[in-house]
Amino acid sequence: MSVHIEAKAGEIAETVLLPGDPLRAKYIAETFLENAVCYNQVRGMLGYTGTYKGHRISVQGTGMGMPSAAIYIHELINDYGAKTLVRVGTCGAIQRDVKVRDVIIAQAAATNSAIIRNRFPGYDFPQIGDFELMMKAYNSGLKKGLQLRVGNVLSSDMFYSGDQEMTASLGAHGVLAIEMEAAVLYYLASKFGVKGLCVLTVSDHILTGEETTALERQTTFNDMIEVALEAVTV
Ligand SMILES: O=P(O)(O)O[C@H]1O[C@H](CO)[C@@H](O)[C@H]1O
Ligand SMILES: O=c1cc[nH]c(=O)[nH]1
Repeated sequence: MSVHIEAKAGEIAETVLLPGDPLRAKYIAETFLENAVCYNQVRGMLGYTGTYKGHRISVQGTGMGMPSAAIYIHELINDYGAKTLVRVGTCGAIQRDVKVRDVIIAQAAATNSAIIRNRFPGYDFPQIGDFELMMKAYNSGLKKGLQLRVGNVLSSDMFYSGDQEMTASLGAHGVLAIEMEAAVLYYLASKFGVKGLCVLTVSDHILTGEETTALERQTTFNDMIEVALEAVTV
């Protein structure tokens, strides 16, 4: 048992998928995992362990934003021995040629968060995904016939930043989309020497205003989930 997770020792797998939304965790467990058992209900931040193609996998909601995600990622690694953590999240696109429902692999994550800046004052620490996991995710997407996008995303502390100038500037520098957790996953994976990757589905388009419904966000991002599951099991 850790401060925010009530699982007993051994109830969480070494490989954990990390959706922000706890109901996406429930959906993934019920749809993709065999014999899934719920190990956490503390704060409604649902966590499950089951098997996918014979491999033991957990899926743990992390909430929204880096402070919340950092709590779950820290405890999964330090209290439960997680070694491979893959975020399966949603994001808003900031490139015209990135479409709603596209799947993005976050090769790296820029951030406006102070969490990492405060650790290395005066330095820019690059938050990057694990290369081997990224390769496996990319190849599994190719096999499925998906046109995956791979590139930089912004992990923002603010969902409603309203800063159109900064969004345009990030877009002009090739950033594909904005979300709120990848950077801290990559930072903590580096800090604790484990593997981290973030796979995202574009849930809305920040430039055009196109969006998906909450129910779609919760349930229909199967391509992303399969890409993540294949990446951790091949
Ligand atoms: O759908 P999830 O995984 O929560 O990810 C995105 O959605 C939330 C904002 O609506 C933030 O957590 C953001 O990163
Ligand atoms: O963080 C997020 C997630 C989805 N869409 C956005 O615009 N931002």
